Amino acid sequence: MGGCGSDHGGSLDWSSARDRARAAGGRAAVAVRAVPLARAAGAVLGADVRALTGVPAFDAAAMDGFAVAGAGPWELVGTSLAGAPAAGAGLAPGQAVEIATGARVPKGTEAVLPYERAERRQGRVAGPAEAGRHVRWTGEETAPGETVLTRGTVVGPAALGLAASLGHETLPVLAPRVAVLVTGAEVTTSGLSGEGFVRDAIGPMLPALVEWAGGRVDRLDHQGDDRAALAEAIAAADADLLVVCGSSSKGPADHLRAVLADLGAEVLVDGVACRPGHPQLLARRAGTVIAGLPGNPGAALVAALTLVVPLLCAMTGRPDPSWWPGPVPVAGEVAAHPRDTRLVAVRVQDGTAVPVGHDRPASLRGAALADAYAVVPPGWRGGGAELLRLP
Ligand SMILES: Nc1nc2c(c(=O)[nH]1)N[C@H]1C(S)=C(S)[C@@H](COP(=O)(O)OP(=O)(O)OC[C@H]3O[C@@H](n4cnc5c(N)ncnc54)[C@H](O)[C@@H]3O)O[C@H]1N2
Ligand code: MOO
Repeated sequence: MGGCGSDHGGSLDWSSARDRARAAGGRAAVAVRAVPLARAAGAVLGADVRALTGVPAFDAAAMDGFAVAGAGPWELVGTSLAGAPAAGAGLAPGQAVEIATGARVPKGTEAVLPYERAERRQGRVAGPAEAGRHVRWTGEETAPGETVLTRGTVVGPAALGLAASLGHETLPVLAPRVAVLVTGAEVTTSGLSGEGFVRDAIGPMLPALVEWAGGRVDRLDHQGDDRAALAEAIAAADADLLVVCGSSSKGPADHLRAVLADLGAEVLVDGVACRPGHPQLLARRAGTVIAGLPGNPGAALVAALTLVVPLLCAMTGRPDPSWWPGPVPVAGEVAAHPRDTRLVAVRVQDGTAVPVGHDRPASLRGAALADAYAVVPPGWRGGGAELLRLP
């Protein structure tokens, strides 16, 4: 996608920046941690998962009908319901109990005869029971201790249900620990923007984006534009990734680059030749990767998709969820930039990417309407473009 791998004007081209983010992710040492099932969706398994119990865990009826022993017709000696204690001491040959699906079958049961095939008359039941049928026998699906999910699997809804049915309360996942620091003296966290104050639009957006890429935002803080406070927060970061929002540019209150230099951070990406989002950066310090996102919310989203999503995916080896099979034809008048890769918010209709507009750097309106960004490299002459899927 786009770019020639060369720097210009201090910025790295868009594709090379993403390659560096992936390389940084691949070098990170993310620890495996146990998280409750409710927090594990979308994370990558950091270890194999074994069955803590067999499935089924007890011999149970697979059909509503009669549990029978020996040859019929059978004498009815009781009823067995799911969730109730087993009926009686067990079945002797020639005996049966009426039984519900999921109820424990009594000891001695050889088959379940479904209602549809049974004839009941005067305390007795008859019908063509087949030995072993319509009973879920203990451990026949999964044996205790069997490996059912392997390391590297992305945990989906079925895996969560499976883990619960096998007795797990937590799952061992590789979910990078992400801290978010939203900076800006003008940024507020409630109420209306106005009179020089602006409501934080990045803090509410990032946790869902991070989860989509397999990470977890463990803390989200806000602070003003104080250089010492920024340095303190970065120095104290205890995370696989710290995302600093704002302070990425050259203004009198933009201290991020200076602070990273003071702290001896290794800068991996210092600006990206893309629009929006060019002031973004990536650095590393003491086991924490630091991503700097521009304060303009639309630019922050583009920057997060450019660097943070590939970085997080590479940290756990999972596929990038923003990948879109392409290229896709782009409708309308989209002009390429001479040097920068443009990210244009589009909806995909009948296989064509249609720009939605409203995608200025300070706005999230276009992105909220869009399915994807069209990646328009410098010098693009129309036709097809790669797409970057939006969550
Ligand atoms: N001389 C130059 N000035 C600027 C350049 C440049 O290249 N040379 N780049 C512009 C671009 S592009 C961007 S993007 C911004 C990036 O600025 P910062 O990352 O330093 O961010 P701030 O200056 O703090 O804020 C920019 C803008 O966004 C608003 N903002 C900040 N945080 C939030 C938030 N959490 N939610 C909503 N809005 C936020 C802030 O009020 C500003 O309006 O620099 C340009 N300048
Ligand atoms: O590139 Mo800024 O990051 O466009 O608004």
